[in-house]
Amino acid sequence: MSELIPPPVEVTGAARVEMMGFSKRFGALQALDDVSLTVEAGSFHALLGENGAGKSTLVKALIGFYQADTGSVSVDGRERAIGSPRDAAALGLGMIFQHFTVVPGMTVAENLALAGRDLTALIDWKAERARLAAFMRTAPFPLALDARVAELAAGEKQKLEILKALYARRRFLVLDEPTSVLTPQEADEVLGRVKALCREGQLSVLIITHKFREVFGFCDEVTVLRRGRRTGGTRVVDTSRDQLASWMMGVPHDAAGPTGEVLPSALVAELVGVDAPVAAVTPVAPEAATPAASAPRLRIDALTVLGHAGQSAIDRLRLQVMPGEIVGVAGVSGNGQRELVAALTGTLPIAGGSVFVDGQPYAPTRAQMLALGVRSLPEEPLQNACVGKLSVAENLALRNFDRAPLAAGLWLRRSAMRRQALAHIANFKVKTPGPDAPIETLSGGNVQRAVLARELSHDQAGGPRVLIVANPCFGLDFQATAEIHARLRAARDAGCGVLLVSEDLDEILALASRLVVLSHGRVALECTTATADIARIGHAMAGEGAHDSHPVPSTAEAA
Ligand SMILES: Nc1ncnc2c1ncn2[C@@H]1O[C@H](COP(=O)(O)OP(=O)(O)OP(=O)(O)O)[C@@H](O)[C@H]1O
Repeated sequence: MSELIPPPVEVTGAARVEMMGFSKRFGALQALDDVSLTVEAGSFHALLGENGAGKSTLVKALIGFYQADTGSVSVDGRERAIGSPRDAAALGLGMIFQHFTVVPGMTVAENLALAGRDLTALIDWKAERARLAAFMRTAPFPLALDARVAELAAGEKQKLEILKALYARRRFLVLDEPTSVLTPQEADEVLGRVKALCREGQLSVLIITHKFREVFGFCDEVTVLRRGRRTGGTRVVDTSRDQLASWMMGVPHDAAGPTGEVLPSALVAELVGVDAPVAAVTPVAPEAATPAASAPRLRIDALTVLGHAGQSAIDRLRLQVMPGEIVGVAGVSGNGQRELVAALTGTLPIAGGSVFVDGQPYAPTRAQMLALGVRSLPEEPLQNACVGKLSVAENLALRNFDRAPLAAGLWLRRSAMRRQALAHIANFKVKTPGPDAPIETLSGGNVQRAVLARELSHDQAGGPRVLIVANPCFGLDFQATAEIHARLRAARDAGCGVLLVSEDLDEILALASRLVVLSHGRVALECTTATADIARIGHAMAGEGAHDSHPVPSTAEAA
């Protein structure tokens, strides 16, 4: 039972939060093992760790979503029992999730007024408006109180999430990858303002992030978890990327570790931002050698796709991807990217225009995808590419369960399926209790790795010809990101044409040779990544300057 001790009303200002000896077991898995972490009052504290390290389990135990097996919490030096998020809220502790929880059909004022309130209580709107107006005068992000949330840009919605927490008097916030849906400018603005609140002593923050740029740009302290244990922690000014990487991976960066491991070259390259040599390059297809002489792998011609409300979500898009080329599609989430990928992979109808693969008309049926070598990695793979209750092995076999070697006539060969799963798990370092675990029990990053293993493991000579990839590294730690990037480069080097739809601009700049920015279903900007102007891209992502799509010359053509 929790002991609910509401803070006295006069308690304001940043909270000091100390977690001591947190352990949590899920079945046979020790997800947290005696983890302690202190966020000083007014500190901006980063929580790092690879996928499955235990970050979410730790913060959810702190905020009362889970009960830890052991562990205690002190707030401002006094031990407190937190049995539910409501207990945490009463102490001024809150959490902001990756995905928005604001209500789109309501105004900013209504969303703020409802924040942290008992929904059965009546609101005295006159008094509330006065309070809201006073709050907004000193708020870190001014928003129009009467604006409808549905009309706000992603960055403004994220600001509203933070304003809700502040209006509800949170003095300590967990931010779970808060910038994943923002433009670079919005991310810097949001983190900069939150940091200012910390500096002013109003707020303490524990931020889960996979971006070293954010750790070094904004954070005061950092704690690193690995396999459920705390492996390091320090002031950010006293550390380096290499040290954080070695704590995350459990190996020294400049020497072989106890097991003879060293940081993989792909990872080191990712950290310093250069093209990584690919450890295991897939066989090079003959086409890869002469991209300029080839027809486009993928040609999209005046493609129109309607959204769920019947509006045009993709509006006469023209785009082509050459063999051996990665083309990035940048943009803030909700600007047609989802519909573009859905239309190219057959889950939304094409309303107008045409698509060609290697010069042949392409209709996205399962048969044509197989015949023409089109593979795809969807967003939110647990929902869109897995059956959660089925095992890891069964999910890894979803593409080829009906073919040899997994099938013999009408019979499914479970031993072959298991062998395939073990190979994929080892190759893509999927952390799972085993091939028989339901895939829904894996951490988000490990579900992503499993689906990537399935989709990138070619059962076709020469590998996929066209790869349509949507946010392939969303939520993945940097080591997994480096591995996935290396695999995408390997596919490119093998002659594949890769269409990389990503909300992470850094990812596009690292991988693609050309990019288009989608805004309201249209191309707002197109450029080569070598000459990219980040400010212009950010403005285009924010919706400034959308125009009709034009045919995009490929690098190969331009050369
Ligand atoms: N409800 C659950 N049941 C069983 N296992 C779980 C459950 N929740 C988490 N786990 C396991 O606990 C471990 C830690 O998961 P957690 O989600 O805390 O990791 P994380 O560091 O937040 O990872 P990511 O960066 O991928 O989100 C993982 O191995 C995960 O599979």
